[in-house]
Amino acid sequence: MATAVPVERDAVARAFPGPVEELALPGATVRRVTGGADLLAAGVGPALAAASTAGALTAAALDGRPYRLVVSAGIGGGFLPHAPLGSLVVADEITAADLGAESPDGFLPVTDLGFGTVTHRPPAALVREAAAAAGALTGAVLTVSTVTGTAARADALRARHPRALAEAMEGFGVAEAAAAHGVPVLEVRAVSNPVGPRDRAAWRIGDALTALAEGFGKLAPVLESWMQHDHQ
Ligand SMILES: O=C(O)c1cccc(C(=O)CC[C@H]2O[C@@H](n3cnc4c(=O)[nH]cnc43)[C@H](O)[C@@H]2O)c1
Repeated sequence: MATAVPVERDAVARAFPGPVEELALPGATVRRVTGGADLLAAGVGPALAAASTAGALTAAALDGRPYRLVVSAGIGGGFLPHAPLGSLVVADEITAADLGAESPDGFLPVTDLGFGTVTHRPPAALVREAAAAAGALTGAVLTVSTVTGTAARADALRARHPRALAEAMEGFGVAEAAAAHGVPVLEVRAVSNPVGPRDRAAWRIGDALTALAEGFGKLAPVLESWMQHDHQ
Protein backbone atom coordinates (compact mmCIF):
# COMPACT_ATOMS: atom_id res chain seq x y z
CA MET A 1 0.00 0.00 0.00
CA ALA A 2 1.60 3.27 -1.06
CA THR A 3 0.33 6.50 0.50
CA ALA A 4 1.90 9.92 0.05
CA VAL A 5 2.49 10.88 3.68
CA PRO A 6 2.85 9.03 7.01
CA VAL A 7 -0.53 10.20 8.38
CA GLU A 8 -2.27 8.48 5.44
CA ARG A 9 -0.12 5.37 5.88
CA ASP A 10 -1.08 5.25 9.57
CA ALA A 11 -4.80 5.52 8.69
CA VAL A 12 -4.45 2.57 6.29
CA ALA A 13 -2.35 0.67 8.85
CA ARG A 14 -5.30 0.52 11.24
CA ALA A 15 -6.77 -2.15 8.94
CA PHE A 16 -3.67 -4.31 9.25
CA PRO A 17 -3.00 -4.84 12.95
CA GLY A 18 -0.08 -7.01 14.01
CA PRO A 19 3.62 -6.77 14.65
CA VAL A 20 5.43 -4.43 12.28
CA GLU A 21 8.94 -4.79 10.90
CA GLU A 22 10.66 -1.73 9.40
CA LEU A 23 12.75 -2.15 6.25
CA ALA A 24 14.88 0.83 5.24
CA LEU A 25 15.11 1.26 1.46
CA PRO A 26 16.91 4.00 -0.45
CA GLY A 27 14.62 7.02 -0.01
CA ALA A 28 11.78 5.31 1.86
CA THR A 29 10.97 2.92 4.69
CA VAL A 30 8.59 0.00 4.28
CA ARG A 31 6.48 -1.06 7.28
CA ARG A 32 5.85 -4.79 6.90
CA VAL A 33 2.88 -6.08 8.87
CA THR A 34 3.36 -9.70 9.87
CA GLY A 35 1.07 -11.84 7.70
CA GLY A 36 -0.26 -8.71 6.03
CA ALA A 37 0.73 -5.88 3.80
CA ASP A 38 3.78 -3.73 3.21
CA LEU A 39 2.94 -0.09 3.92
CA LEU A 40 4.93 2.73 2.36
CA ALA A 41 4.76 6.51 2.74
CA ALA A 42 6.00 7.03 -0.81
CA GLY A 43 6.05 10.83 -0.95
CA VAL A 44 3.94 13.55 -2.55
CA GLY A 45 3.63 13.78 -6.32
CA PRO A 46 3.79 11.25 -9.14
CA ALA A 47 7.58 11.23 -9.59
CA LEU A 48 8.56 10.56 -5.97
CA ALA A 49 5.67 8.12 -5.54
CA ALA A 50 6.85 6.21 -8.62
CA ALA A 51 10.47 6.15 -7.49
CA SER A 52 9.64 4.97 -3.95
CA THR A 53 7.14 2.37 -5.14
CA ALA A 54 9.59 1.05 -7.75
CA GLY A 55 12.21 0.70 -5.01
CA ALA A 56 9.85 -1.28 -2.80
CA LEU A 57 8.74 -3.49 -5.71
CA THR A 58 12.34 -4.21 -6.67
CA ALA A 59 13.39 -4.94 -3.08
CA ALA A 60 10.46 -7.34 -2.62
CA ALA A 61 11.23 -9.11 -5.91
CA LEU A 62 14.94 -9.48 -5.04
CA ASP A 63 13.88 -10.83 -1.66
CA GLY A 64 11.97 -13.61 -3.45
CA ARG A 65 8.54 -12.36 -2.34
CA PRO A 66 7.30 -10.24 -5.25
CA TYR A 67 4.18 -8.18 -4.66
CA ARG A 68 0.94 -9.44 -6.21
CA LEU A 69 -0.91 -6.15 -5.91
CA VAL A 70 0.05 -2.49 -5.41
CA VAL A 71 -2.47 -0.06 -3.89
CA SER A 72 -2.17 3.73 -4.12
CA ALA A 73 -4.16 5.22 -1.25
CA GLY A 74 -4.75 8.55 0.42
CA ILE A 75 -6.86 11.66 0.46
CA GLY A 76 -7.86 13.54 -2.67
CA GLY A 77 -10.01 16.24 -4.17
CA GLY A 78 -13.55 15.26 -5.19
CA PHE A 79 -15.49 16.47 -8.22
CA LEU A 80 -18.76 17.73 -6.74
CA PRO A 81 -21.54 16.76 -6.59
CA HIS A 82 -20.60 13.22 -7.57
CA ALA A 83 -17.84 12.68 -4.99
CA PRO A 84 -18.75 14.62 -1.84
CA LEU A 85 -16.41 15.31 1.07
CA GLY A 86 -15.82 12.20 3.17
CA SER A 87 -16.76 9.82 0.36
CA LEU A 88 -14.47 7.03 -0.77
CA VAL A 89 -13.53 6.48 -4.41
CA VAL A 90 -12.08 3.32 -5.95
CA ALA A 91 -10.51 4.11 -9.32
CA ASP A 92 -11.59 2.05 -12.31
CA GLU A 93 -9.21 4.23 -14.34
CA ILE A 94 -6.04 6.00 -13.17
CA THR A 95 -5.29 8.80 -15.60
CA ALA A 96 -2.43 11.28 -15.78
CA ALA A 97 -4.41 14.44 -16.51
CA ASP A 98 -1.59 16.92 -17.08
CA LEU A 99 1.03 14.77 -18.81
CA GLY A 100 1.30 16.13 -22.32
CA ALA A 101 1.51 19.42 -24.17
CA GLU A 102 -0.58 22.56 -24.45
CA SER A 103 -1.58 23.68 -27.92
CA PRO A 104 -3.71 26.53 -29.27
CA ASP A 105 -6.41 23.88 -29.76
CA GLY A 106 -6.20 22.62 -26.19
CA PHE A 107 -4.35 20.02 -24.17
CA LEU A 108 -2.67 17.11 -25.96
CA PRO A 109 -2.06 13.98 -23.88
CA VAL A 110 1.42 12.51 -24.14
CA THR A 111 0.00 9.59 -26.13
CA ASP A 112 -0.98 12.07 -28.87
CA LEU A 113 2.70 13.06 -28.98
CA GLY A 114 3.63 9.45 -29.63
CA PHE A 115 4.86 8.54 -26.15
CA GLY A 116 3.97 6.17 -23.36
CA THR A 117 0.57 5.91 -21.74
CA VAL A 118 -1.75 8.16 -19.74
CA THR A 119 -4.12 5.57 -18.27
CA HIS A 120 -3.81 2.44 -16.19
CA ARG A 121 -6.86 0.28 -15.49
CA PRO A 122 -7.08 -1.74 -12.29
CA PRO A 123 -8.61 -5.23 -12.62
CA ALA A 124 -12.36 -4.74 -13.08
CA ALA A 125 -13.34 -7.57 -10.70
CA LEU A 126 -11.13 -6.20 -7.96
CA VAL A 127 -12.57 -2.70 -8.42
CA ARG A 128 -16.11 -4.10 -8.15
CA GLU A 129 -15.38 -6.19 -5.06
CA ALA A 130 -13.39 -3.46 -3.34
CA ALA A 131 -16.03 -0.79 -3.96
CA ALA A 132 -18.85 -3.07 -2.83
CA ALA A 133 -17.02 -3.99 0.38
CA ALA A 134 -16.12 -0.41 1.25
CA GLY A 135 -19.31 1.25 0.03
CA ALA A 136 -17.16 3.31 -2.33
CA LEU A 137 -17.90 5.10 -5.58
CA THR A 138 -16.13 3.94 -8.73
CA GLY A 139 -14.87 6.14 -11.53
CA ALA A 140 -11.78 7.76 -12.97
CA VAL A 141 -9.22 9.20 -10.57
CA LEU A 142 -6.96 11.80 -12.14
CA THR A 143 -3.31 12.26 -11.24
CA VAL A 144 -2.10 15.85 -11.41
CA SER A 145 1.22 17.50 -10.58
CA THR A 146 -0.56 20.75 -9.71
CA VAL A 147 -3.55 20.75 -7.33
CA THR A 148 -6.53 22.32 -9.09
CA GLY A 149 -7.26 25.75 -7.60
CA THR A 150 -9.64 27.48 -10.00
CA ALA A 151 -13.12 26.83 -11.36
CA ALA A 152 -11.74 27.17 -14.91
CA ARG A 153 -9.28 24.36 -14.43
CA ALA A 154 -11.84 22.16 -12.69
CA ASP A 155 -14.21 22.72 -15.63
CA ALA A 156 -11.46 21.92 -18.14
CA LEU A 157 -10.62 18.67 -16.34
CA ARG A 158 -14.30 17.74 -16.14
CA ALA A 159 -14.72 18.43 -19.86
CA ARG A 160 -11.70 16.27 -20.77
CA HIS A 161 -12.55 13.54 -18.24
CA PRO A 162 -16.34 13.37 -17.76
CA ARG A 163 -16.00 10.16 -15.71
CA ALA A 164 -13.57 11.73 -13.22
CA LEU A 165 -14.66 11.53 -9.58
CA ALA A 166 -11.44 12.62 -7.89
CA GLU A 167 -7.97 14.01 -8.39
CA ALA A 168 -4.80 13.35 -6.43
CA MET A 169 -1.08 13.47 -7.07
CA GLU A 170 0.36 9.95 -6.85
CA GLY A 171 -1.84 7.28 -8.44
CA PHE A 172 -0.39 7.36 -11.94
CA GLY A 173 3.19 7.27 -10.63
CA VAL A 174 2.42 4.28 -8.42
CA ALA A 175 0.64 2.61 -11.35
CA GLU A 176 3.62 3.14 -13.67
CA ALA A 177 5.92 1.47 -11.15
CA ALA A 178 3.51 -1.44 -10.72
CA ALA A 179 3.12 -1.82 -14.49
CA ALA A 180 6.90 -1.94 -14.94
CA HIS A 181 6.86 -4.99 -12.64
CA GLY A 182 3.77 -6.53 -14.26
CA VAL A 183 1.80 -6.14 -11.02
CA PRO A 184 -1.85 -5.00 -10.93
CA VAL A 185 -2.70 -1.71 -9.27
CA LEU A 186 -5.64 -0.27 -7.35
CA GLU A 187 -6.21 3.34 -6.24
CA VAL A 188 -8.41 4.32 -3.30
CA ARG A 189 -9.07 7.97 -2.37
CA ALA A 190 -11.01 9.52 0.49
CA VAL A 191 -12.28 12.96 -0.47
CA SER A 192 -10.87 15.75 1.70
CA ASN A 193 -11.73 18.80 -0.39
CA PRO A 194 -13.67 19.82 -3.48
CA VAL A 195 -11.82 20.13 -6.79
CA GLY A 196 -12.25 23.78 -7.65
CA PRO A 197 -11.38 27.26 -6.41
CA ARG A 198 -8.77 27.12 -3.65
CA ASP A 199 -10.47 27.30 -0.25
CA ARG A 200 -8.46 26.00 2.68
CA ALA A 201 -11.47 26.47 4.99
CA ALA A 202 -13.28 23.77 2.99
CA TRP A 203 -10.71 21.04 3.66
CA ARG A 204 -11.89 18.14 5.81
CA ILE A 205 -8.65 16.21 6.15
CA GLY A 206 -9.56 14.61 9.50
CA ASP A 207 -12.88 13.32 8.14
CA ALA A 208 -11.16 12.00 5.02
CA LEU A 209 -8.52 10.16 7.07
CA THR A 210 -11.30 8.59 9.14
CA ALA A 211 -13.09 7.54 5.92
CA LEU A 212 -9.81 6.11 4.61
CA ALA A 213 -9.22 4.09 7.79
CA GLU A 214 -12.81 2.81 7.91
CA GLY A 215 -12.76 2.03 4.19
CA PHE A 216 -9.58 0.00 4.48
CA GLY A 217 -11.04 -1.83 7.48
CA LYS A 218 -13.72 -3.13 5.10
CA LEU A 219 -11.39 -3.54 2.13
CA ALA A 220 -8.64 -5.48 3.85
CA PRO A 221 -10.28 -8.93 3.51
CA VAL A 222 -10.91 -8.29 -0.22
CA LEU A 223 -7.28 -7.29 -0.77
CA GLU A 224 -5.94 -10.22 1.26
CA SER A 225 -8.14 -12.67 -0.65
CA TRP A 226 -7.04 -11.13 -3.97
CA MET A 227 -3.37 -11.53 -3.08
CA GLN A 228 -3.84 -15.16 -2.11
CA HIS A 229 -5.41 -16.24 -5.40
CA ASP A 230 -4.18 -16.40 -8.97
CA HIS A 231 -5.77 -13.98 -11.42
CA GLN A 232 -4.34 -14.88 -14.81
O1 LIG B 1 -2.75 24.37 -1.05
C1 LIG B 1 -3.76 23.94 -1.59
O2 LIG B 1 -4.60 24.65 -2.14
C2 LIG B 1 -3.99 22.46 -1.56
C3 LIG B 1 -5.23 21.95 -1.89
C4 LIG B 1 -5.45 20.57 -1.82
C5 LIG B 1 -4.40 19.73 -1.43
C6 LIG B 1 -3.17 20.28 -1.13
C7 LIG B 1 -2.03 19.47 -0.74
O3 LIG B 1 -0.93 19.92 -0.63
C8 LIG B 1 -2.27 18.02 -0.49
C9 LIG B 1 -1.59 17.20 -1.52
C10 LIG B 1 -1.67 15.75 -1.11
O4 LIG B 1 -3.01 15.35 -0.86
C11 LIG B 1 -3.61 14.77 -2.01
N1 LIG B 1 -4.67 15.70 -2.40
C12 LIG B 1 -5.64 16.10 -1.55
N2 LIG B 1 -6.50 16.89 -2.17
C13 LIG B 1 -6.08 17.04 -3.43
C14 LIG B 1 -6.57 17.78 -4.55
O5 LIG B 1 -7.61 18.46 -4.50
N3 LIG B 1 -5.85 17.70 -5.70
C15 LIG B 1 -4.74 16.95 -5.78
N4 LIG B 1 -4.24 16.25 -4.75
C16 LIG B 1 -4.89 16.29 -3.58
C17 LIG B 1 -2.47 14.58 -3.02
O6 LIG B 1 -2.48 13.27 -3.50
C18 LIG B 1 -1.19 14.88 -2.22
O7 LIG B 1 -0.66 13.71 -1.66
C19 LIG B 1 -2.94 21.65 -1.20
